[in-house]
Amino acid sequence: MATVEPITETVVPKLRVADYVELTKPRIATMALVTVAVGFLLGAPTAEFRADLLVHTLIGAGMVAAGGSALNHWLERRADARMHRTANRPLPAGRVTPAEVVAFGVALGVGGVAYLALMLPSPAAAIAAALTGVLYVAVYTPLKRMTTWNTVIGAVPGALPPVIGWCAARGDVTPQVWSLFAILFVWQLPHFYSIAWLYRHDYARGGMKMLPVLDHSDGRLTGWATALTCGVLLFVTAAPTAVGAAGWVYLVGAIPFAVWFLARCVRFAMVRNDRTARTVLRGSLVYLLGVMALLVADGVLPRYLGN
Ligand code: HEM
Ligand SMILES: CC(C)=CCC/C(C)=C/CC/C(C)=C/COP(=O)(O)OP(=O)(O)O
Repeated sequence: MATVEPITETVVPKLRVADYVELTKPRIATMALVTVAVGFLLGAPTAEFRADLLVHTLIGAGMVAAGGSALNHWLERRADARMHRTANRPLPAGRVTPAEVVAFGVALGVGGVAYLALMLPSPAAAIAAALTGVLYVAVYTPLKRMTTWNTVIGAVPGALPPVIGWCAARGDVTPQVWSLFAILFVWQLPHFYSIAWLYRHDYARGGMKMLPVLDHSDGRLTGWATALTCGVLLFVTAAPTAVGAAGWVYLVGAIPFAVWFLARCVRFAMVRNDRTARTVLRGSLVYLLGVMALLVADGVLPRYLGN
């Protein structure tokens, strides 16, 4: 009688690329890199535009953004397990180990800063990127569980990417770049307050001190915080023209985007439901892409087209 050989399987741990990609928050990182590129393009002196430096900047800043996000996943693995939106992330779902994520995050973050320092003529962009990463991971992330002000503080690293691009192109910081910083800084408040309202029950479960979790007025405070900060954004949208980083074509194109976005925020403040909140979230992304495109079209293209 023939004996049946027992089937022995060699278990080879599978590197799941999709999980590592998810750890880098690729959509947020891509949008942040758009703002890095716009900062670079606006900051670059015409005569010395260097496409190679732009590519190095995007690689290095992309590594820092990706590493920071991985470390944010690691720091929030327990809270993420309690929230529906994040429970299936690679760490709470057990598809990667905490040690792997720390190694991945530190390697990308440190590697990205080193890459910028080595590949660019000035250390300014590497310093700005290191500051961005540290503020995001070591200041903003722990503050999410401590104070509602976390969003305002988190908006600082979120607004630094155009400064990284500007530093990479010029090697220094000049006043015009702060108009880009200001747009990004203020933009994040309506962008996130609507999201925070959308996921308010989740954030409460995760112990995150977001505005709607502490808002005892049935979301009215969060709604009007969204509309008010978007109202401020309408004025800040004019800053690049006011400081000479862009011209009138930008302004005439950007103000309608800001008014359109504000209308969505006011609608959300008046009628708070998942649909109006998502309209603000989508509106925020359209506003940002529109304004970034206009900055390039008005502030940058004419320089290279010889006008
Ligand atoms: C205080 C700062 C910020 C916070 C707390 C925040 C938080 C979030 C959250 C939780 C989502 C997911 C919404 C969902 O799953 O429905 C989201 C979406 C998004 N955010 Fe932000 N964000 C901030 C700043 C930024 C910045 C600086 C950028 C890039 C410039 C950005 C770009 C995006 C994009 C592109 C999406 C849509 C893609 C996606 O759903 O993953 N955010 N944001
Ligand atoms: C070097 C470089 C370009 C850095 C990029 C910096 C950057 C885009 C920071 C994003 C800011 C931010 C608070 C994002 C998401 O919130 P969250 O992490 O709290 O979202 P979650 O609730 O989904 O975890």
